[in-house]
This record gives sequence, C-alpha cells and structure tokens, in this order.
Amino acid sequence: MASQLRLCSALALVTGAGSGIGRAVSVRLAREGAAVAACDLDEAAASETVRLLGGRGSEEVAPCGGHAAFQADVSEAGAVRRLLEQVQACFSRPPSVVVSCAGITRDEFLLHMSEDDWDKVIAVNLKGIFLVTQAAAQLLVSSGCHASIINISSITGKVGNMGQTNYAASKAGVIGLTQTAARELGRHGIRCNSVLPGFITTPMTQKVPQKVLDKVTGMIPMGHLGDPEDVADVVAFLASEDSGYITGASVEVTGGLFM
Ligand SMILES: CCCCCCCCCCCCCC(=O)CC(=O)SCCNC(=O)CCNC(=O)[C@H](O)C(C)(C)COP(=O)(O)OP(=O)(O)OC[C@H]1O[C@@H](n2cnc3c(N)ncnc32)[C@H](O)[C@@H]1OP(=O)(O)O
Ligand SMILES: NC(=O)C1=CN([C@@H]2O[C@H](COP(=O)(O)OP(=O)(O)OC[C@H]3O[C@@H](n4cnc5c(N)ncnc54)[C@H](O)[C@@H]3O)[C@@H](O)[C@H]2O)C=CC1
Repeated sequence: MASQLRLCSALALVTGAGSGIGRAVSVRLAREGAAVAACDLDEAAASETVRLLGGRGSEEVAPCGGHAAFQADVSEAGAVRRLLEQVQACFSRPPSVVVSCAGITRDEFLLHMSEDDWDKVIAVNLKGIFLVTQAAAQLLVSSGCHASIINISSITGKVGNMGQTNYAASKAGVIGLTQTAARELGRHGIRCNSVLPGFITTPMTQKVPQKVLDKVTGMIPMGHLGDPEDVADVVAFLASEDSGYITGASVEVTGGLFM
C-alpha cells in the first residue's frame, strides 16, 4: 500500500524497536513522516533500526525531523522514567505516538513452568507496558498534548495457547490495561488501542516447534503466517488521525485465525 505522509508532525516512541514488529513499525511510521525514538533493551539493535530509517548522522534525513536510538529495559521503572526524560530532552516535546512492542516469551506447560519464567514474562510484557504507558501519559497530560498510544497484545491474550500461561496472561492484561487507560485518558485527547497479532514471522516465532507451526498454519483462513509489515500497517492507521474516533479497541491482525 502506498504510504501517505499522515504523521509529519508526529514524534513516535517505539519500544522493542530493535527487531521484528517494532522495527517494521519504526520503518513504517518514519515513512509516513514521523520522527522516531527507537528504544530497545539491545542498544545496538535500536541503533541499527535508526540507521535503517536514515537517522541522525546518516546522509538521509527523515521528511520531518531526525530519529534517535535509546537503550532501556521497559520492565525497570527507573529506566522507563529516564527514557521519557531523554526523549523529551532530545526532541523538546513528548511523544505524540507511543507504540509498545517490547516483549518476550518463556514458554512451558503449566505443570512445569517456573516462577521465574512467569515473573519475567509478566514483568516485560505487562508491567513494561504499564510503566511506558503511565510515563508517557503523565508527560502528555501535564503538557496538554493529544496522542495515540498503541499497545501490542496478542491473539493469545484472547484465546490462550498451550505452553503460554505466562504469556497469555500478560497479553490479556495488556488488553484490560489499554481499555482502562482509554477510559481514563480520553478526556485528555489521548487514544489507547491494542493490536492483537496472530503468528507473525519474526525471531520470536523462530523458537516455536515446527510441528506446532505446521498445525497452526493449516488453521489460518488466509493460509499463511503474517509479516511484521502487516502489523505495522495497522499501527500506522491507529497512530494517525484516520483512526481519530477509535479508542479502547482491540484490533486483530491474524489472517482470520481465531476470529
Ligand atoms: C491444533 C492446535 C494448533 C496450534 C494452535 C496455536 C495457536 C496459537 C496462536 C498464537 C499466535 C500468537 C503468537 C504470539 O503471540 C507470539 C508467540 O508467542 S510465538 C510462541 C508461541 N508459542 C507456542 O505456541 C508454544 C509452542 N510449544 C512449545 O514451545 C513447546 O511445546 C513447549 C515448550 C511448550 C513444551 O515443549 P516439550 O515439553 O518439548 O513438548 P512438545 O513440544 O513435544 O509438545 C508436546 C505436544 O504438545 C503439542 N503442542 C505444543 N505446543 C502447542 C500449542 N501451542 N498448540 C497446540 N499443540 C501444542 C505438540 O505439538 C506436541 O504434540 P504431539 O502430538 O505430542 O506431538
Ligand atoms: N511474532 C509474533 O508472532 C507475535 C508477536 N507479538 C508481540 O509483538 C511484540 C514484538 O514481537 P516480535 O517482534 O515478534 O519479537 P522480537 O523478539 O523480534 O522483538 C522483540 C524486541 O523487544 C526487545 N525487548 C525484549 N525485552 C525488552 C525489555 N525488557 N525492554 C526493552 N526491549 C525489550 C527485544 O530486544 C527485541 O528487539 C511482542 O510484544 C510480542 O509479544 C504478538 C503476537 C504475535
């Protein structure tokens, strides 16, 4: 689909920007004119994303401003606070688009799942989105800026998935968190929506046993796994004013899996 320049005045903070869906989201938002603050636990990966965007220090300059890479662990409150301070200082404004893509899996059947694997997944996937959403919202409300917050959940948060009690719980929590944030922040001109991808071809799904991937592919009405760009298309829409009357929604990007 031809990209429009819907985001020329936007500053987009993307977490998990160093890989997969987060990288695709960063590329798409930049292509639509946004300045991108690409954050990841892996600083080198975030910097590579910015290089791909034609970031500061490269010959290409984004249509409406530069891009920058930031390192932060979204599960750490202090790191998230510093991240938002750094973004505000770097761009002299709060992010008007916030996309939380950072996430992990630690898959195991319930009977054998360790407490540590539970804690780690909840900390990154759910608490991380709480911390980023809260820190961004505090900046935005105090400055009176309108914004679009987009949290990446998963279809697993809707229907569950064998081997993922921790992950499914975290992603179901993201939906509830986002709906509640939408209720509280709507009066401030801040929209909050969730995106629920199905199986998307990224490093995260490379760990899935082939027999499971084979099984699920046969269940997808569109007959194939999705690409990160399929998710980025929807994120760009939710980031733009084309979705200006949408908040509290959960948008499934699954090829029809578990519709
Ligand atoms: C018929 C059902 C088809 C599959 C439906 C799956 C729908 C899920 C859609 C999710 C889309 C969104 C994905 C997302 O958000 C990003 C991710 O989370 S990617 C990671 C997704 N993770 C999984 O799906 C878990 C995959 N399973 C595993 O990693 C391992 O099985 C596990 C570590 C849990 C256990 O390993 P192990 O003890 O070695 O057991 P086996 O691997 O041999 O499995 C035993 C048995 O169970 C079957 N099985 C395993 N996982 C699933 C599963 N998710 N759905 C259905 N069946 C599963 C496996 O095929 C074996 O069956 P046998 O008949 O005994 O061979
Ligand atoms: N790939 C898929 O099939 C699906 C993925 N999702 C979700 O989409 C999001 C992105 O997933 P993918 O791109 O597939 O995964 P990925 O593994 O390719 O990318 C995840 C990125 O998040 C970063 N990250 C991990 N922990 C972090 C932390 N504590 N702080 C900051 N960054 C951290 C990683 O370094 C990595 O760059 C995740 O939230 C995932 O749960 C949802 C549904 C399907």
